[in-house]
Amino acid sequence: MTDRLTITRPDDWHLHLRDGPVLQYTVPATARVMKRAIIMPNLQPPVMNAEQAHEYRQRIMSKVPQGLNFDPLMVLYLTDNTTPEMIKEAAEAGHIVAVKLYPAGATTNSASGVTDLGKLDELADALTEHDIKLLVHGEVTHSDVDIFDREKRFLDEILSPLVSRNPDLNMVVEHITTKDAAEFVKSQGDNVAATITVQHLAYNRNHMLVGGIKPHYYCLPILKRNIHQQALQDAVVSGSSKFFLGTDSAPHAKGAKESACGCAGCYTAYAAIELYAEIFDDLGALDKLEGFASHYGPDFYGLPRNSDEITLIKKDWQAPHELPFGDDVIVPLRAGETLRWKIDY
Ligand SMILES: NC(=O)N[C@@H](CC(=O)O)C(=O)O
Ligand SMILES: [Zn+2]
Ligand SMILES: [Zn+2]
Repeated sequence: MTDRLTITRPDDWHLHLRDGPVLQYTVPATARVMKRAIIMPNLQPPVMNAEQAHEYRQRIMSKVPQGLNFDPLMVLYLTDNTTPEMIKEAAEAGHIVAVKLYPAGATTNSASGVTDLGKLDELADALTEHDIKLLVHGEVTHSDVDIFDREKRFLDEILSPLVSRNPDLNMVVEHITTKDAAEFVKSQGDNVAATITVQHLAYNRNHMLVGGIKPHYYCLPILKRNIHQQALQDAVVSGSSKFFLGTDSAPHAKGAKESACGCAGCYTAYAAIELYAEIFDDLGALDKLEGFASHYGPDFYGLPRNSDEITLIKKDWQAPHELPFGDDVIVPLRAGETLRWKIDY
């Protein structure tokens, strides 16, 4: 039985830190373990150009605890007004590695998202030329499409045609939740990859809805039925380099989650690598954790793998019931439960 595991220091390829006073909580939570993180731009207003990304990065850097060597990788939020010139400026500014496509209205703070997805084709050459990745929140948003079908409909109607028209575009299908998405990503070339969250590996919609509705399991894309959870588990157990760690840790204050109209997002950054280690252990695939958490992400982004290591030990500890969040608190995923892996500092 393995009860100690040393791996290359991991990175988080999909993270929401938010902005303002809460950065003092969200930044250290990730920086304690992750060397790099892809910082999602869905602020209000969103991070839309190189200057805004630079300023946001400075605010993040000012909250990195002393002695930690955290490197936030920035992302521009695509809008109907994004131009090839803005992509070029972003690449030249440094620290900006990707642009994020949110179909308008798909998720938290996505109202400024792209309404005409055909516009993407005008940006594709600039993205490839400047080696800026396209990150995709893969859900259609038409009100007549069932929430459980939105990812598959996006793959069929938007993403497949987009990839056919731009076969060399480097893209990450973020936080995939379905067998269909896993198969789509597998069937594409090396230029198409995906991130997978803790919650989509650990849970299916029964966990969220049976025996009482559990708002802290509610995120977008929404948890699907168990065959989809199983397909995501199979994808990571396969050791395919197309699938890598992106927590989508997305903090919302307790009251905004435990509400008649609760926000989407699970908070996992406080124990991200520990939560993944537990799942990989349960799947009998601890030997696949390092590739998923620490190798395939930098390989896809064309960045060096981290040069130092972390050690995880198998040791029970209790997840906090709540964590500070400015004037408010956050309820993390697995609040109050026993977690089975811990970083050995
Ligand atoms: N995943 C979520 O449920 N929420 C994210 C947005 C997102 O990643 O779609 C958030 O910013 O709260
Ligand atoms: Zn998203
Ligand atoms: Zn997200």
